[in-house]
Amino acid sequence: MLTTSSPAYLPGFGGHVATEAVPGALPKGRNSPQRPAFGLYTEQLSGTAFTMPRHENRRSWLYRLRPTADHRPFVAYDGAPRLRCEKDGALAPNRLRWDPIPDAAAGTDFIDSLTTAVFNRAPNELDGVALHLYAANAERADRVFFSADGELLFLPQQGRLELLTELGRIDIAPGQIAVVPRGVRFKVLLPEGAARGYLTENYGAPFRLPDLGPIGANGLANPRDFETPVAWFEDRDEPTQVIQKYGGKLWVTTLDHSPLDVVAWHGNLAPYRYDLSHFNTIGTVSFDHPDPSIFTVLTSPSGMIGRANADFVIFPPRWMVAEDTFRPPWFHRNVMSECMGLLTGEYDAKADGFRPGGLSLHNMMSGHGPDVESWKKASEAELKPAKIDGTMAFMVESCWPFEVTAEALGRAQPDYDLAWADFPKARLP
Ligand SMILES: O=C(O)Cc1cc(O)ccc1O
Ligand SMILES: [Fe+2]
Repeated sequence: MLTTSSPAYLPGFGGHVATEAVPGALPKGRNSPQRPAFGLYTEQLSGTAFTMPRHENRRSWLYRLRPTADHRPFVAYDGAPRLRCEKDGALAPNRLRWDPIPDAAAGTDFIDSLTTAVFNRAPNELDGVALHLYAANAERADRVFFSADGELLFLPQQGRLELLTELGRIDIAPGQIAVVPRGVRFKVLLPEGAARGYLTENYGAPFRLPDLGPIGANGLANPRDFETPVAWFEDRDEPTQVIQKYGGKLWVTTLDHSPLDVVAWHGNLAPYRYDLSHFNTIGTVSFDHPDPSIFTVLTSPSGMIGRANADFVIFPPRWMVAEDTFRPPWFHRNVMSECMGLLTGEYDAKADGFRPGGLSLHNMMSGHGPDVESWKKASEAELKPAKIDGTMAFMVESCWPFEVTAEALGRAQPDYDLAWADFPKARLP
């Protein structure tokens, strides 16, 4: 399936947008006129409670060919066999690492390829986060997907994605991310025929930019580098499956038309994309390895200030100049739980075994840090300025320890603990 032109975007994070794909479709001066233009149907899509403080309030007004409300009951969907959000057993305190998921059988679309690795809390608690992987090789023009459980953060690792969403089209390649709000319907196209990557599902407060404190008014991910698509719609009266994730399970209903029929919209709840190469990476210019919170792209706060439901953190190319310092991540035990993926290249704390497309988990209070080889290399290195290049790792750090699906537990590398075996004992004088 092909779309004809490249998508257009508006710059800025969380701004109020007004956009129409057909001139005259947006009402002027009010949200809900008695008779919207062209007989369009008005719908408010709320991403936060009506009464949230203004700076956290997110909602958009949609003007569409048919109301979303017109559908028959959803029934259980029996595809996507590896998508799970239920506890499979006890939460073991072990560190875990995974190779990339295997290729899917031919004809597997994005939805059916979704493979849950880790998750915490539960969608119905409106808190927590899950990490899924995808490895898709087929497009389904007759299907749309949405998650009522959470906001979706796409991290392509191989192959471009074109997301045809209710609010516009988003193109992303490896190195770019996209966020689709809870409830927003979309189709996934694979312009290169196949794609792999990570999908983070945030059940909690919508992602926002972190506060910058003493860093000042600029830095890290700058708001102007985020892009929101302009209105786009398809007028397609063909049977279309709507598959939703709701309460951790998948449900399906069939419409006689595509629900990607929003002709115009305005508001501040919308999908967006961001190119990670725009991240203004900040680090020490004196000594010591700073906490990785300086690499936070987006954060979903929990109810406790400073303790995130989910921080989305990246480890981009950067110069290392610290003097008299062990430059890679230190050994540490963290009250927060860390799930990491690798988009490309190598990660400076792991010489071996952490592959692009792989995943690792260091839950609350697990001792971790550089493996033996990385430790040895960094301890002996001559401390000239050095560029860490050609790499992009990421971390989803959460205050809630992660559960692991039975499927993922069965696929974990059997010997990850050996990454930290055989450190020489310190010798006292
Ligand atoms: O464990 C990891 O590799 C992630 C990480 C990186 C870093 O630079 C400091 C702390 C941390 O948890
Ligand atoms: Fe860590």
